[in-house]
Amino acid sequence: MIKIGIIGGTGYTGVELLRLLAAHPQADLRVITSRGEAGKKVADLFPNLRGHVKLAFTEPDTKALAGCDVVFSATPNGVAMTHARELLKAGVKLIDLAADFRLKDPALWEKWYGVPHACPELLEEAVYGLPEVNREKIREARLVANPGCYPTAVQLGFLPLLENGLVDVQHLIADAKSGVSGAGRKAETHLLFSEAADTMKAYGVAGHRHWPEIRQGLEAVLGKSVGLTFVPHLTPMIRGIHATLYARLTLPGADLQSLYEQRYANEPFVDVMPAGSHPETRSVRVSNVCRIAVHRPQGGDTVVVLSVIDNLVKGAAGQAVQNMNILFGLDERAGLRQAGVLP
Ligand SMILES: NC(=O)C1=CN([C@@H]2O[C@H](COP(=O)(O)OP(=O)(O)OC[C@H]3O[C@@H](n4cnc5c(N)ncnc54)[C@H](OP(=O)(O)O)[C@@H]3O)[C@@H](O)[C@H]2O)C=CC1
Ligand SMILES: CC(=O)N[C@@H](CCC(=O)OP(=O)(O)O)C(=O)O
Repeated sequence: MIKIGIIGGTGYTGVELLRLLAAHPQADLRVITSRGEAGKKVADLFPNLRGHVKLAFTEPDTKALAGCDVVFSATPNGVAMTHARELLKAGVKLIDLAADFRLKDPALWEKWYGVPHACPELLEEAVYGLPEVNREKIREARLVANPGCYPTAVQLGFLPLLENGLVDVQHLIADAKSGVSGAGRKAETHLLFSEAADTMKAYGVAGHRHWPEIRQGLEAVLGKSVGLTFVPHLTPMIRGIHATLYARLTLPGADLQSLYEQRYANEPFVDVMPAGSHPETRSVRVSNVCRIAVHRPQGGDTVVVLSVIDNLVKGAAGQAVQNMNILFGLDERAGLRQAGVLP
C-alpha cells in the first residue's frame, strides 16, 4: 500500500483527490491537511465522503507528511515551492497540482506569478506530468508538476498536428471554456451564483498564465518556438473544459482522423471520437478521459480540434492520481476507471 498525504484537503482538487483515492486499491490515506479546519473530520465537512474517509484534517506539518511515500500538494500557486525541498529530502515523492514547478524558467515564473521562485534549483529536475508526453520521465521522477487544466486539454488536442509537422505553428489558436470550479473553492464575487450563472465571458485575453505553460509544452515537443493565441472563458457549468483549437494546415492531404486515432491508440485516457463528432463536457464529467474530435470544415485548409476534459479530474486530481500510478509502477488506470456521468 502507498502511504499518502494531501496538503490542501479542503479545496476542490483536494476533495476530488480524496474521492478518487478512497476508491483506489493501493492507496492508504494517512494525512490530510487544512489550516482552517484542523481537528474536524473530513466526512463532517464533505458528506459525500461519509463511509469512505475516516481521517480528520490536521495542520500542515512536514513531520507527519515526511512519513508518507507520496504527498499531493493541492494548494494555491506559490505554496508547494516552500515545502518541496524538505519533503524531497525526507525521501517523499511530491506531486504538485499547482503551477510552482511547471515553468522551467524562474524568470518566466516570476513574471506570470508575481513572486520570486523559492527553490529554482528544483525546476530543472521537476517532470511536467503530462503522461501522454512524459510517461518515461515520470516513472523516474521525485517531483511531478501536474499540468494546468486548460494546458491539458489544449496540448492533447494540438499534439498530433505538431508532432507530424502538419500545421503552421506560428498561428495556433485555442479558444477554451471552463466551468466555475476551475477557479477553486475560494469566495470571490465573480464566482457567486448570480454573477457566474446564466452568462458567459472571456477573461485574460491580453495574457493568461496558462499561455506560457502551453507554449513551453508544445515547444518542447516541436523543438522550436510556436505562436499561440489563447483565450479562456468562464461558462455557467460546475465542471468541464471545452477547448476549440484552430490551425492552418500546411500538408492538406493528411488523413487527420487516422493520425489522431493512431497517436492515442495506446493511451488509456484519450478517446478519439469518430469523424464528424462533437464531444460534450458532460461525457467526461467525473472521468479521467480527454475526449477529442478532429474536423476539417468544408474540406478547407483549417483544422478544428475539439477537446474536452473534466477540469477537476484529467485537468487536476485524476491526472495527479494517474501520475502517482506511473511513479509507483501501478496499473495506470487504478482508481480511475469511472465513466462520465450522463445526463
Ligand atoms: N480547480 C481546478 O480545476 C484546478 C486547480 N488547479 C490548481 O490546484 C491547486 C488547488 O486548486 P483548488 O483545489 O481549486 O484550490 P482551492 O482554493 O479550492 O483550495 C486550496 C487549498 O489549499 C489550502 N491552502 C491554502 N493556502 C495554504 C497554505 N499556505 N499552506 C497549506 N495549505 C494551504 C486550503 O486549505 P486551508 O486554507 O484550510 O489550509 C485549501 O484546502 C491550485 O494551485 C490550482 O491552481 C489545477 C488544475 C485545475
Ligand atoms: C475558471 C478559472 O478561473 N480557471 C483558472 C485555471 C485553473 C487552473 O488550472 O489553474 P492552475 O494553473 O493555477 O493550476 C484560471 O483561469 O485561473
